[in-house]
Order: sequence, then structure tokens, then C-alpha cells
Amino acid sequence: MTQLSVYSEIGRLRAVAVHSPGLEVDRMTPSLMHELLFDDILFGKEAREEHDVFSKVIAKVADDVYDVQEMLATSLGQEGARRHFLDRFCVLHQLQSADRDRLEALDDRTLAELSVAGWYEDIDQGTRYRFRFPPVPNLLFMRDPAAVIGNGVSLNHMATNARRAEPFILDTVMRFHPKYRIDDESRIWFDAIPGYLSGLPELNNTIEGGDILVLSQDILAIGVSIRTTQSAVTMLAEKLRAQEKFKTLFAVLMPHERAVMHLDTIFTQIDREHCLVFPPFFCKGIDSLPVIKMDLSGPKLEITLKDNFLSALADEGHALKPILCGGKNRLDQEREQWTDGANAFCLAPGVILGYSRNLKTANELEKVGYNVVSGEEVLAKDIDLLDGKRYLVMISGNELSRARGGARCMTFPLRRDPI
Ligand SMILES: NC(=O)NCCC[C@H](N)C(=O)O
Repeated sequence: MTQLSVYSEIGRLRAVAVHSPGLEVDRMTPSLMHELLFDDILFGKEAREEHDVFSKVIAKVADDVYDVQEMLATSLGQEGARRHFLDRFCVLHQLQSADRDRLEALDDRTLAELSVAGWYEDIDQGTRYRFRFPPVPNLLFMRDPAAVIGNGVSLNHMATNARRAEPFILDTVMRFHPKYRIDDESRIWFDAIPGYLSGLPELNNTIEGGDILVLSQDILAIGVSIRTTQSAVTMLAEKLRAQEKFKTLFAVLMPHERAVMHLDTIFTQIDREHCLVFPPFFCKGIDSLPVIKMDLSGPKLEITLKDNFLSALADEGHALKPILCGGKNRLDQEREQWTDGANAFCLAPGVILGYSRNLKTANELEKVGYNVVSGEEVLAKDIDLLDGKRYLVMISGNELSRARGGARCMTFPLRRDPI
């Protein structure tokens, strides 16, 4: 078994889970898409091709790149896992025992696939259809249903019904996967599953991984957003205080808007000294976001209000120079933030992945020394991304970005090297 270990956003990536968009995306209909949190119906074939380049580039640096659906299938094969999963999944979807029997009869891979793709049935020779349980198209955004923090995990309580099946998949993976399971219950920082099962989900305590950023061994930043509540952040802070050695948690108070649904849609750390930001919220001015600083090191949780996140970080010895998503003009900033220009995924300090359509952002990165290359080029020329230079690897994301998530959103890091 390998220990989970995430103490930064930028340390060299060793193990990560992603999920290539499958049948669940091909089954999206116009009438379902808004409820399922997509802004369009995706062309699955192209989305898979984009995702394939993305995961192959990641595999040039990381030792283990898993698809979570595969992880689920592997986990289901472990003793007790199938029962654990089905007990919970059938309650979630209110399935009767006959339906459960049909699921029991499936092999591990088919059960894992069906759990993600939804249980679809044609009726009247295909003139109508129904889902016994719905597809899970947002599993592509692996960042959100769970988050490794230090050497434990948070099984998140999703804010929307469309995403509530996802933590159930991660729950089985994190408890049964032969390589990455958690044996020690006390290292599950947050567990949404019992609330769902009791029928009394703690409605005010939602939290999603896109809001959770582990900046260093000492510092966490968590967005209080349209998806993550202040009370969930406080619960997590109390749990971590008792178990981990983080000293400070910054709760960044965000506007409740879809465009900025998580903290990582407006801020990602990309190097020891750089972060990518949506400028209006971080550069001093009227839109600058306030932050609650929680001191985790004292005998009780001490709280102070700060008026600017970047200066509060600098005061803690974590100074970051902001690189402007979209460049200097507000119009470009808004356009590129919408297509996840501020949402980069870091493979190692200064080695990042982002969508190729965000040209103004790429230009800003180039100015401070990032070599801009395409994913295809990295693969064809076998470019060594760990040769000490800075890289922005651009991934085509014209299909993927229409599901409203970027490179960081599509990853669930399990292990990073210390920095
Ligand atoms: N971390 C992220 O910002 N994830 C993007 C999630 C997009 C997804 N369609 C959602 O609305 O939840």
C-alpha cells in the first residue's frame, strides 16, 4: 500500500486519478444538460481525444495515472467492497432488491461502468427511454468529489444533486483500492456518505474539491463559494487541527456565481513564486475578495479578517506573484476565466497544463519565462518536461471546456513529492 501525500499544489506529481469522459457524456441530452451542470452537449469522441492527450502528457511525469472507473473496478474485486458499494449505491438511487440482484450479477468492470454511465433503458423500440439511475457526466472533473489533504482524504458533500453519486464512487475506491486505500478511519477528514444515507444530509455543510487548495505543509486555502459553505470549512478546519500539522487556513469569500463556482476557477498556484489569477478578485481594487484567516495551531480556532488574499499569503511567508488570466484587459480576463484560463494543473514547479484557447493567458506566462508547447508536440518530440525549464503545455479543450472545468478540475492528485 502507498501512502497518500499531498502537501502542495506544485510538488512533482507521482500519482493521480483522472476520468476520461465515457458513455455518460454520450448520453447527455439537451433537456438534461442544465440539470447535469453542462453548458452544452459534448461531442464525446472529440472530448475523449482531448482528454487522451491530457492524460498522456501527465503520464510523462507521474508514475501512476489511473482512470477512476478502473480504480473502482479494481476496488470492487477486493473482499467486502462490492457489498459496501452496492449497500450504499442502492440506497442513494432507491433501487429495489430485484434491481440490486441485476447489479450483483455484473462483473466488476461492467458494474463500474454502469455506475458512471447510468442505467439506461430503451422503451418501445427506442421511441422513448428512461434512466433507472442517471449518468454521472461530471466525474470527468475528478477534483471535486474528493480531495487528498496531507495524508488523508475528504469525501466531499456535493452541493448539487447532479454530482451526489460521485463521492460514493470515491468512497469505495479510497476504502478498498489495493494501492491507495485508507486504512485509518481517522484520516478521513470529511465524510459525506453517512449524511446521505441517513436521508438527512447536512444541507449546510457542502464542500467540493475545486475549493480546496493545499498550498504548503503549513497553509491551506479554501473557497467559501456557491458550492462550499463556511460551516463545512470550519468542520474541516477542526478535524485537520486535531490530526495534521497545518498552521493556517485561509477561507476565501467568493461571489456566488456559476462562472466562479470554485476557488480554483480564479486562482491556482503554478510555481514556487507564481500563481495564475482572475485579476479583478486578487489585485487591489473594489472587487478584491476578503479572506478569513483561521489559525489552526492554537488551543482553539482563532479567526481574523484580511482584506486581500495575496497580501495575507505574503504575511505568512508564502508570497506569490500574480500572473494575469486573460492579460491586462477586463474583457479578455472575463472571456478566458470562463474557459478556465486561471485553472492550470501543475505537474512540477513551473510545469503546467492549460487549455490552448486561452491565448492571452499563455502570452502572460511566456513573458515570465514559460515555454509554450502543445500537448501533441510534447508527445511527438518526447520533450522532457523535467529539464529544469518552465513549461505551459497547451491542451485542446474546445469540447472539454464546454462542461465548465479546466485542467486542475480534471485531476485528483494522490501523491506529490515534497518541495
Ligand atoms: N473544480 C472545478 O471548477 N470543477 C468544474 C466542475 C464543472 C461541473 N460541470 C460542475 O458544474 O460542477
